Amino acid sequence: MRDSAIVLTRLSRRFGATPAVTDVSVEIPAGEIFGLLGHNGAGKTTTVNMLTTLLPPTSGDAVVGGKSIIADAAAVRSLIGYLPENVQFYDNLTLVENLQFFGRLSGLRRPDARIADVLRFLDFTGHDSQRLGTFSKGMRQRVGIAQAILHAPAVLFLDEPTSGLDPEGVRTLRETIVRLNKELGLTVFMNTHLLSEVTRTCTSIGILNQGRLVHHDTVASTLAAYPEEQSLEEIFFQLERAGTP
Ligand SMILES: Nc1ncnc2c1ncn2[C@@H]1O[C@H](COP(=O)(O)OP(=O)(O)OP(=O)(O)O)[C@@H](O)[C@H]1O
Repeated sequence: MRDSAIVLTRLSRRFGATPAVTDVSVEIPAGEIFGLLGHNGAGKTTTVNMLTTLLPPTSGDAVVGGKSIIADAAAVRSLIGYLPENVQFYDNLTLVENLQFFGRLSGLRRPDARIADVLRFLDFTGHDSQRLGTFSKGMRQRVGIAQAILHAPAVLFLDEPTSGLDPEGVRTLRETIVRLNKELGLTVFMNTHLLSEVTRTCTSIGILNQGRLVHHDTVASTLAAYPEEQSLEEIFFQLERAGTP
C-alpha cells in the first residue's frame, strides 16, 4: 500500500455567499498523476490555491506530503512545486538569470548546479543565454516547470498546464509531465478541463461539479466501468449530471 501524498478532508471554501468548493474529501497515493476535471467555475483553481497554501480554507483541511496546509503551511510550501495558469517571467533576462532569481526566492544557496541539472532534464540545452521574451508559449511553460521543480519538491501542482499551447507544445508538455512522474518520482496534481489530457497523461481522476467532487477513480477503472460509453467525455457528462445537486 503506497503512502498518501495528498489527503483532502471535507475541504471547503466560500467567497461570501458563494460556495466555490464544498466538502471535498479524497486521498491521492504517492506516485499518481491525478487530474482534477471540471468546467469553468467548478472550483479547480480554488482547490489548488488551497492545497498550495495561497488561499485558506473556510473549513476542512488537507495534508500534503504529511503536513497540514493549515497547521504547517510553511512545511507544505517547501515540499511542493506549483505552475500557475499564467506564470510570469522577466522577459529581458535570460533563461538562466530567470531561474537564478526563482532559485534564490526558494532559498537555494547555490542554485547553479541544480539549474544545470533541471535544464538538462527538461532538454533546454543551448538555450541558457536566450532571453525569455523570445521563447514560445510551450517553452515558457517548460521554464515554468523548471522553476517549480528547482527545489526538488515531492509534489507538483499544475493549473491547466497545456492551455493555449499548439499541438506540438501540448505533446511535449505531456511527455515532460509523465517523465517528471516516472523518472523523478513526483506526484502530480493537475487541473484541466480537457478530457483528452486525463486519458493521455493521468493515472487517476477526480471530477468537480459546482464545487463538489462527483467522481474519483483510476482512469482505467473509470473507462472499464462505462464499457458502453464511447469516450471519457460522455462519461464525464453522465457523471456530472448524476452529481448535480
Ligand atoms: N476571489 C474570488 N472571489 C469571489 N469568487 C470567486 C473568487 N475566486 C473564485 N470565485 C468563484 O468560485 C467559483 C470557483 O472558481 P474557480 O476559479 O475555482 O473555478 P475553476 O474550476 O478553476 O474555473 P476556471 O476553469 O474558469 O479557472 C466560481 O463561482 C468563481 O466565480
